[in-house]
Amino acid sequence: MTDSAHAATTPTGGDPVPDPSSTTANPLVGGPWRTPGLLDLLRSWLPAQRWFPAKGTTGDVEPVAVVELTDPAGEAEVGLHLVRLPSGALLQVPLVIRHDDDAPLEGAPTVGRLDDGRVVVDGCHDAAFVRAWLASAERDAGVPVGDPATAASTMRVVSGEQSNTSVLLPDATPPGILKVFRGVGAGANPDVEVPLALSHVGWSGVPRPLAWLTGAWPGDDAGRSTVAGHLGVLSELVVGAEDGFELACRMAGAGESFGALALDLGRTTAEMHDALRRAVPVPGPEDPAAADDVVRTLRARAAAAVAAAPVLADRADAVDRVLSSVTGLGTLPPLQRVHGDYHLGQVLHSSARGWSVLDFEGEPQASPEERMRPDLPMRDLAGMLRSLDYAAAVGGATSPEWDAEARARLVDGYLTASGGGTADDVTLALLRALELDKALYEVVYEVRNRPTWVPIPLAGVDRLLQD
Ligand SMILES: Nc1ncnc2c1ncn2[C@@H]1O[C@H](COP(=O)(O)OP(=O)(O)O)[C@@H](O)[C@H]1O
Ligand SMILES: O=P(O)(O)O[C@H]1O[C@H](CO)[C@@H](O[C@H]2O[C@H](CO)[C@@H](O)[C@H](O)[C@H]2O)[C@H](O)[C@H]1O
Repeated sequence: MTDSAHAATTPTGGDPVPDPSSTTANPLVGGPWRTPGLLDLLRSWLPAQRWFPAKGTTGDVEPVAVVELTDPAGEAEVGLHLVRLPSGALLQVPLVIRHDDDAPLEGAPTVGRLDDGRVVVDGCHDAAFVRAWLASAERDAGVPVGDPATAASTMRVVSGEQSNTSVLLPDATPPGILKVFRGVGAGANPDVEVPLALSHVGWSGVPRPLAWLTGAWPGDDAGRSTVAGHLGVLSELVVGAEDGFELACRMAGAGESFGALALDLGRTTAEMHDALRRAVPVPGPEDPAAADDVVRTLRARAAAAVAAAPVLADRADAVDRVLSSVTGLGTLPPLQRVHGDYHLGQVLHSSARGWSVLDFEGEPQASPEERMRPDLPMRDLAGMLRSLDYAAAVGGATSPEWDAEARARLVDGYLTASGGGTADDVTLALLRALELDKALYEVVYEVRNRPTWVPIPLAGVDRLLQD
């Protein structure tokens, strides 16, 4: 491993906040695909993978580059294969190529067999990949170099993988979780840079990024340019953590109050916003958000949602009335960097650390520019309110009180910790509009991904139109 460009900066707390772009300054340069037959194997194997983002589309993936890594144990060939999808997006597929008599990790999915008899394995499930990744990654300043073989010996891929693939490394030094970005793009990934910046200003509510890997590959201008971007990140493992959504659903179903946890989550959310203001400052003065701009954005998003989900059509006028009420609210809070896709599945709870916040990539359906755009911090609070509704519905809360109490305590915790006192009319009206905005987004998300869940956000839309 090489020490990162952050080595000269303050690792935790205080100034200076490091220049985040330096995390992509030392990429591993990808070369051409060299293994005959590999592309054909990959083309037939990829579409059935859960994380494959182009299911149901026509057209083959095209090879772009291979970032070759060295397995320190010398057991197998490891390559991070970058392919272009028909949509133009780039997908990362780590592969391990083993001789027939080598033993891949038990249960590792096999991509296929090459004509020369060697076996191609899904890299994320193979110890050779983990060893090679750890040996090649750049570390944050002060992170110890553990033994890659020990770290890989008890690796476990997180089940239920969706957009990315994460590998638990409980015996790494320190214990970590390696997230392999399936979709990669030119430039820094906010899921590396934002947690790193938050850790560097001393906020411990985010698992600290320990190491990351950056690659370089030919741009989409017929190879005239080379671009670099993050391929994955190793973060501190929150030991004994439970996913916030599973925890809330379980408590809702058991009729156990979520009030105290919601109060604490509200406080953590306010601390996150304070840390984001310091870690990823918005250029220029902290002016109040312009109500007209906010309403314009909300209306545009609502129109897109109505177009994408016909079930919303007969609610469009009522939606517009709620959203346009923001115009008359007077002075709004300033815009700042926010989480952007904040829900209970993005937070972990452990008895030792309380709440930890994950995944600063923003809404998956938004463009990279939209994801980084300064926004109203209340948007995150509204996202978490929506999530409490989901937990009540999915977990089977036995009384509406469960949700009502959790929602009220979340807002209390947030406002108390952010110095806002009790909710005033502006805050309540803004929260209503932003919660409605999120519920509309969720209707579209569910129509596309989990049609049987559409009634959950739709009930939220209807409640917010009545309130
Ligand atoms: N630092 C961590 N410590 C413990 N578990 C984690 C950590 N980061 C992520 N996880 C677990 O891995 C899962 C996937 O992580 P996440 O960052 O949400 O990936 P994705 O982008 O694929 O949704 C989470 O639901 C959580 O259970
Ligand atoms: O976690 P992602 O960044 O992929 O977010 C997307 O998927 C989420 C579902 O996994 C989706 O969240 C919605 O469902 C959750 C329950 O599964 C619920 O807690 C959230 O409140 C609700 O928004 C999220 O909207 C989407 O962007």
